Amino acid sequence: MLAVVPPPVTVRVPAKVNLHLAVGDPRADGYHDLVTIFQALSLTDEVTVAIADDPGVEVHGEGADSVPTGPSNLAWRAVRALAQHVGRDPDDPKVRVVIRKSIPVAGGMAGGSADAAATLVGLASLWRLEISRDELAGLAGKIGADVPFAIYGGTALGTDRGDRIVPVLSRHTFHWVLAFDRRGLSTPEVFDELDRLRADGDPPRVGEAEAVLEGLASGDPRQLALLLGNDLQAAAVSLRPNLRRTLRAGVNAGALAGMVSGSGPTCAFLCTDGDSAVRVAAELAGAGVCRTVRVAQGPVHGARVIGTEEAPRPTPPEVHA
Ligand SMILES: C[C@@](CO)(OP(=O)(O)O)[C@H](O)COP(=O)(O)OP(=O)(O)OC[C@H]1O[C@@H](n2ccc(N)nc2=O)[C@H](O)[C@@H]1O
Ligand SMILES: Nc1ncnc2c1ncn2[C@@H]1O[C@H](COP(=O)(O)OP(=O)(O)O)[C@@H](O)[C@H]1O
Repeated sequence: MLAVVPPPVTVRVPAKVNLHLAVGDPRADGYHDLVTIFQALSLTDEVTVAIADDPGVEVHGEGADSVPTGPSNLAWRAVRALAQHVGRDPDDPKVRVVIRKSIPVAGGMAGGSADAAATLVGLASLWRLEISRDELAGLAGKIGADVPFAIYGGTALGTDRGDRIVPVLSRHTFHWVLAFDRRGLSTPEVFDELDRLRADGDPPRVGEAEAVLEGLASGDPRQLALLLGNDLQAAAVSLRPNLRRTLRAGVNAGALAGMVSGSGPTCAFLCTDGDSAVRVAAELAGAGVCRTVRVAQGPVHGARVIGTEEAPRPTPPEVHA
């Protein structure tokens, strides 16, 4: 009898921005305690998982040249982790992963984490596993601190290493412009730089997350804009001083506020509405302060199966600087 091979599964997964990122002192395990509010944005990667005799990872699209395709690829780490979890052979999982990237690599938007989350969700479908999102998120946290959020998406409060997720109800849509820098920044280097800045002085710290949650609930981007904050911004700007110019250019172009996304170097600008975001994006692209500009909105849902065959993909709007 012929065995039926299940068709490939494609998952779409969002980038994130941290609306609020409070960083505590370094811990003994090398991590920092965080209090963060994530929002998933309509800038997405797509990951297809398929049963294959030639296992491995292929990466296409935005920044593909700088993404490892060996065992350190976060998507491949997800394959191994889930295989182990469900009693399959992690050294011979017979799976091929194809990643189509739109999220900038090492951009502070959790693109690699998103690919790992998408791989977990895709494999759960491909292998027909009875596994809950919460169980997948538990596994996700072992791959990286940002991976669990990409499973849930939406807007969420993250604590501990950022991997303990509590969804936040957010009925309003916010409009963003994203400025990609020419090169990525290493997350551990940015955390180290913050520790160094704090040892030398007292860079300002963000306020309480509660105020940001209230701003979100109001649905008023003007109110939310006043409350955005990121403790890692000073460290990212210290390592990449040109980000000061980018942040200024976005606000001069009409954004309500600009901030570094997570560990950077992507800058995220909150705008009044969709039309304003398109205008800000065009002006920012013309200012020549960054490599690429995109518009996005949030919140959007987390990693989700969009097809069990090759699915057509909409191209997100892009403005080249
Ligand atoms: C800063 C944030 C904010 O959401 O994201 P990015 O902006 O990089 O996307 C995250 O905390 C990044 O999460 P993620 O990129 O998954 O981190 P991991 O791979 O788990 O850790 C990479 C390294 O970052 C540092 N790290 C990460 C998370 C954390 N709470 N404290 C840390 O000090 C540690 O040096 C760790 O070894
Ligand atoms: N699937 C992947 N996509 C992007 N980067 C990956 C992936 N797998 C491993 N990496 C590595 O992880 C690093 C951080 O990637 P990424 O998640 O894009 O950035 P950030 O942590 O700033 O959000 C990259 O420098 C890259 O070497």
